[in-house]
Amino acid sequence: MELICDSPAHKSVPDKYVLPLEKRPCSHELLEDLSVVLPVIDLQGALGEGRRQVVGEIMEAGKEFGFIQVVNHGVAEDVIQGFREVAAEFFKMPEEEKLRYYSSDHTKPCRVFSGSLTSHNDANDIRYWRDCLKLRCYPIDKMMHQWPSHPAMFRECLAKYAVAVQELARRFLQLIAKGLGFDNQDFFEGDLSGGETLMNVNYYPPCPDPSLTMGIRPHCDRHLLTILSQGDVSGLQAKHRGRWIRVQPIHNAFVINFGLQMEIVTNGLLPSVEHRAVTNSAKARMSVASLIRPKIDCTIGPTPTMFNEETNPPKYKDFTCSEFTEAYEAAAGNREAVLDFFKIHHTPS
Ligand SMILES: O=C(O)CCC(=O)C(=O)O
Ligand SMILES: [Fe+2]
Repeated sequence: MELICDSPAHKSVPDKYVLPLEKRPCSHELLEDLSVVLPVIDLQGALGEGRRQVVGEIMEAGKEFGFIQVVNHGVAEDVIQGFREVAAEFFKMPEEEKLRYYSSDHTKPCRVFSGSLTSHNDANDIRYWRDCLKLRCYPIDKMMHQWPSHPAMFRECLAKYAVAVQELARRFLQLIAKGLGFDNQDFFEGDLSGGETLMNVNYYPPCPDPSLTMGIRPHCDRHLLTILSQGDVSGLQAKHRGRWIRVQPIHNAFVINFGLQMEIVTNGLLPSVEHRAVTNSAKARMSVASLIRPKIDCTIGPTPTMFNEETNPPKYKDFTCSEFTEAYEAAAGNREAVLDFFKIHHTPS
């Protein structure tokens, strides 16, 4: 049993990671030029008189791309780099230290898994070039004792990072609430964003031939909001008008994207957009995704101010967060199939 990062350097891609032609990175058009660039928004202005303008920029970019990069976001550089360093050290530890956390049980609060260890034993045995440490990371007092105790600074650095990212999420959701015209700027606080925050620490070792593999399959995040530190190595691509665009790495920036539940809450206004991560032959890449989630027993559905029975009827019915999880699993994460579970089919009158 070994993770991809622990296997001897590969000279070629082992057969089990070679994707069927239609699933390879080049199978859909990648926009090579920079004619479409994901907007980079400076959050500094949101603290003062520029707030209205920043809100406008976020809404415009959010509706168009479902993805935004933010800089001057208030999370200190040493907090980001501190956690990134200790997380990278985690993947460099001896194999047995990491494999202590290996589990295929999704309910575990802290687990390691890998494309190398997934096995479906059937013709669809598709493997991705990724090792992952998945954690429940917020609220920290409840979660901290379950995090890896090594490297020695892991818990301390993660605690600082998790608190700072949660605060960024809170501030960002206030801007979204304003952009949606809600009276209550804390609209998302409590039920809608108060579930346990999950974190994917994705580690993509160098891959000898990135054209044959994928680090993470095309997917939409399912929760409310994702706050991603993608680091300095490129790899993230987002779907835009049927084509893939590269999300350019910006040092210390965060990429923020909407989950399917945000799309539903806003009755389709803020879309959850498909994205994927390709591999890289020269460098290992590590991304850290914090997934802001509703409380498990919370009811989700289009917010009444987001629809109008006559001109813009609700697209989805209400459901609980746990019903959503069941539907997501039944639909194997397929965007349209998940949304279909909750779609209201209006008949023309
Ligand atoms: O590695 C990346 O940039 C993307 C990670 C991602 O999409 C996820 O963890 O959900
Ligand atoms: Fe994702």
